[in-house]
Amino acid sequence: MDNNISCQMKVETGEAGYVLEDVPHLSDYIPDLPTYPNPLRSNPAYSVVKQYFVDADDTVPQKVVVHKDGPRGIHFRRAGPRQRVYFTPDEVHAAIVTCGGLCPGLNTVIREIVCALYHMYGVTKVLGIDGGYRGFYSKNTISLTPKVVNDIHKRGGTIIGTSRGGHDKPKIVDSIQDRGINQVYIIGGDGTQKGAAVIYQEVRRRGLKAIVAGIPKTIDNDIPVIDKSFGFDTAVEEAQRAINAAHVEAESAENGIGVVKLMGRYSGFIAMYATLASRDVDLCLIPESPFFLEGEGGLLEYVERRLKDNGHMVIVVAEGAGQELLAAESLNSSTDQDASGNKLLQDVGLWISHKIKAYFAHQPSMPITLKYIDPTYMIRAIPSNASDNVYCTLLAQSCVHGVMAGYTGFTSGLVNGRQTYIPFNRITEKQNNVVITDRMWARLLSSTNQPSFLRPKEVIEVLKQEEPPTDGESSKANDI
Ligand SMILES: Nc1ncnc2c1ncn2[C@@H]1O[C@H](COP(=O)(O)OP(=O)(O)OP(=O)(O)O)[C@@H](O)[C@H]1O
Ligand SMILES: O=P(O)(O)OC[C@H]1O[C@](O)(CO)[C@@H](O)[C@@H]1O
Ligand SMILES: [Mg+2]
Repeated sequence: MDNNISCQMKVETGEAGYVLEDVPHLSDYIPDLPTYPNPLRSNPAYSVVKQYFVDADDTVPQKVVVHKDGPRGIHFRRAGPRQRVYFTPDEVHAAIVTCGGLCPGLNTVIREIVCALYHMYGVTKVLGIDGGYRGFYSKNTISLTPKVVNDIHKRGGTIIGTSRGGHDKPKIVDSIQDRGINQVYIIGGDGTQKGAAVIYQEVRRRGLKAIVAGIPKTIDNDIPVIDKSFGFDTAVEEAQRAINAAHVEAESAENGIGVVKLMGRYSGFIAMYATLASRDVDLCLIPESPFFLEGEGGLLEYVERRLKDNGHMVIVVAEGAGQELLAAESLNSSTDQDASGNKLLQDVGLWISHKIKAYFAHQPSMPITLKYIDPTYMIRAIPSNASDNVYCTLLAQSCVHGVMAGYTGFTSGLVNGRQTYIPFNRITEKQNNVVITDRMWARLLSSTNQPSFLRPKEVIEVLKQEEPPTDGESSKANDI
């Protein structure tokens, strides 16, 4: 294992193919740290809970469906409070930062980190870093108390602001060191977690007693290993309103077509789940599944057939779908990037709408009415729903317990319904995508009745690329 990875993950093996991909701990690089009894012991709410503390040997399997004789496989450390903690309440100086795009539930996570620190561990110094990573060195901080955060879970967005770009490792770690921050809670997506891993490594290199912990946030659900990301259900639910509107508009017109564009840069989970939930959608397009427009078996032919059969249709398209087709047509095939280096996408919803209109313009006997609805930001700028609120609470509390127990360099995440601590490199090494050879996509195809648009040669290629995973790597959202 290279040095970089070995300080990010500790691998332990056991009988029958058991593997623990463990997270680092402060004691790995600072010897003889004092420990203290967990103050939750005397917390009236928890003192009667049997086995409240997590056993040091408890781990959670990454894969729950196993063959009778298969190896036990990869496990992660179970999250939760430990008997002993590595900080006294007075000693803690915590900071919370949110980075990347918005996602429902960000404020709930902030609220619950603050409240867990205050009410469970007696910590009173919690800072909000204003406006993402660059806020560490270029902006003011916000003091966060239970009073300040009391109502914030009812609001969308993040009260401490967010941004893309601005990840300047030396400046960020200098700021952590200069301010005496010793617990850093970093909430964000794949880019943010990569940034957190880099900060953790620098903190460790400098030998600081400062924890760096991540909480995964991604509306696209593109972070691997975890069951799903917070805010995803809320976004899928909100997307229903746009799909309903598209359906009502389409149904009410002669040859009505409703096109809805949803988020999903490289991963089409929102589009897939919103389509499955709605049942009104006739065609769902995602980045992972290529399609073509013209000719036999193409998208335009399917639209025509669907209109002839049903009189109307609804199309849901993820923003990253068909980008290669748009790029092939565009003169300035976009190499534009946002401040974090993410490629800026062209508007596939608008493009498809134009293409469909142009196709039917040549068929006067078949006039169409097409409405294009782009609810992109509306599905992520709202507060989280009830179940996401509970999920955010558990994530935040689990993260605080791990941090107080001295674990560092980890992301707090739900694996098979259990809270765990996952090493950064497992979260950042790859992206979670819809696997179009898994059952979930097949369910979608059979629900919409759309063609797969894959030509026989492409089917062979896809099957070759997507050999069934043998190591529990398949996305939970695909593999149900
Ligand atoms: N490889 C990297 N190393 C260090 N920092 C990074 C890296 N990638 C991204 N970052 C930083 O992480 C922050 C967030 O990244 P990004 O804008 O890609 O959003 P994200 O966390 O992936 O969230 P989302 O994609 O869900 O909106 C930015 O401040 C960016 O500079
Ligand atoms: O316009 P912004 O804020 O960069 O965010 C847009 C992007 O953020 C995401 O929601 C998450 O990466 C993508 O789906 C989308 O492309
Ligand atoms: Mg991202």
